[in-house]
Amino acid sequence: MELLQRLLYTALSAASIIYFIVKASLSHWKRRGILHEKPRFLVGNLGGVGGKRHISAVLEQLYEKYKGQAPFIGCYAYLKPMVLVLDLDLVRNVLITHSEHFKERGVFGNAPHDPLSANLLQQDGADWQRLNTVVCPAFAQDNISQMLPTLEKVASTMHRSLRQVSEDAAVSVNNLVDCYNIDVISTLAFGISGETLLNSDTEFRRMARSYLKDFNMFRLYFLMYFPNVARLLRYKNYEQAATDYFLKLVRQKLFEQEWSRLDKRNSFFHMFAELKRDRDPKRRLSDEEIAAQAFSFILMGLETCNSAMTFCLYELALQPDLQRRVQEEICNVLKRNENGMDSKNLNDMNLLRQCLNETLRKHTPYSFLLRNTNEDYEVPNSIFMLRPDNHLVIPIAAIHHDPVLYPEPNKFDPERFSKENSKRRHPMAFLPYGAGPRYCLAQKFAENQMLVGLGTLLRDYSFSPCRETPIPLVYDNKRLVLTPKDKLKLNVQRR
Ligand code: HEM
Repeated sequence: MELLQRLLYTALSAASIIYFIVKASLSHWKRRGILHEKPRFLVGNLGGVGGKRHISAVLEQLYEKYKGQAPFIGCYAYLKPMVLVLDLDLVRNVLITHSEHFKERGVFGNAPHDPLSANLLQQDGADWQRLNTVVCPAFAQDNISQMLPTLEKVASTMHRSLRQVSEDAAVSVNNLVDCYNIDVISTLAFGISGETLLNSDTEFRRMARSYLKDFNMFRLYFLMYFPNVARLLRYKNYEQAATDYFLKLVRQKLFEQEWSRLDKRNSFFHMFAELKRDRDPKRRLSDEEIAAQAFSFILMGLETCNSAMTFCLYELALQPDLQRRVQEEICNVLKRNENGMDSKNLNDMNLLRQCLNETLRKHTPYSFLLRNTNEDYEVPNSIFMLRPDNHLVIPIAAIHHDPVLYPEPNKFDPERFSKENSKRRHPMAFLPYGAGPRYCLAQKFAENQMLVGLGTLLRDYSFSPCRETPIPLVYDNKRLVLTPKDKLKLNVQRR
């Protein structure tokens, strides 16, 4: 009986302590006198995320409720106080003008025990600075132009794979573009010829997809609150089998030293491999670092390009007249200049590019950007001060759906991205790739990859809705990158 009583007291005391810690954490913004959204016990303002709601919907609701009232508000990611930036001038200050105050992103990485996390996204401070200086030149326009013939080759394999589909058949578009993007990555980032378009169940694809994990509240809590414990416990973001596979692949390729016989600008892999031999030890990359840079194409470039290409084809399928105009433009450009998908031709495909931008606006793959403050920052024209280690969220998908910036935001209207209309908007009104020193360094490459893929498909095929096409679209709330909930099927017809 006494034992039971003691157990009861202990449980009650533990529950009270937890209750007061949670209450104290969730009163952070109230204590600082900052406008904030009232949090719910334990979940803060993220209730339902990963289940009933997508994170982008939650951020959009907060943005719409508070925009115009203050340059930023306080909110809570579970118990963690976060700063939600609402004002576009403040967005510009954080990302560009005063970016020296906001150098870090604070995404968990554990390079010593999880080598694939030694990528730019998961690095901060001096490690990021060094990697950025070394890796950035690989993404220069000149190098990307040299890779266009390879992109065109992979795209023509995708084109051929559709020929086997019977006339008027429904095709899972997300599966098709996933195979294309996987083959682009294996060829250009890992230096091996991709075969996923010929045999969809390749080991490379299986390993690449194994990093995708469903939204897990407890994992997020753990990494947000105890990053040092996670490091001490050797926590890994990526499955050991995938790490072993990619490391082995990269080491094997480096060993074969194929790259030394090829023009170094033929692929990203060859450019990264060159850095293994750099005379300057600060610039020299280890095998693990090379594997991590190649892996960042999977981490950052696979789901994003899949999302944008899939939703672009979906929107065009729903607007046959617009699709016809895009197809005519592609054919006219390719007829005028018979150099295939070279830089000039891609540049001339204005309407296709506008459709891609409108897709990135309407279905923004990453709905927010993250920054941490490294020192006190006085918010211009206000009495507010941001403190070191404040976590900032910039809700780009919400900005992309702001009806003041984009009237009728749910309408797919590529005219919004004509040169004249783009110039009229605030420069921070369109940020699918971020901005400032931590922006997506692969933006130009990703655009080319998607334009070549879409251009090759639309030149000869037309897409239209079928019985299984979801109208309206349903997103998968478990995924961080905006993705359709199920297979997105469309009818495909040869033109
Ligand atoms: C539709 C395609 C893509 C979209 C929408 C996209 C979007 C983004 C966004 C929003 C960020 C964060 C930017 C910021 O915080 O300001 C980012 C960073 C990054 N992206 Fe992309 N991305 C795409 C394709 C790619 C591809 C193909 C790669 C291939 C390497 C890539 C590599 C990276 C890397 C390494 C970073 C981290 C940069 C740093 O912190 O220095 N992305 N991307």
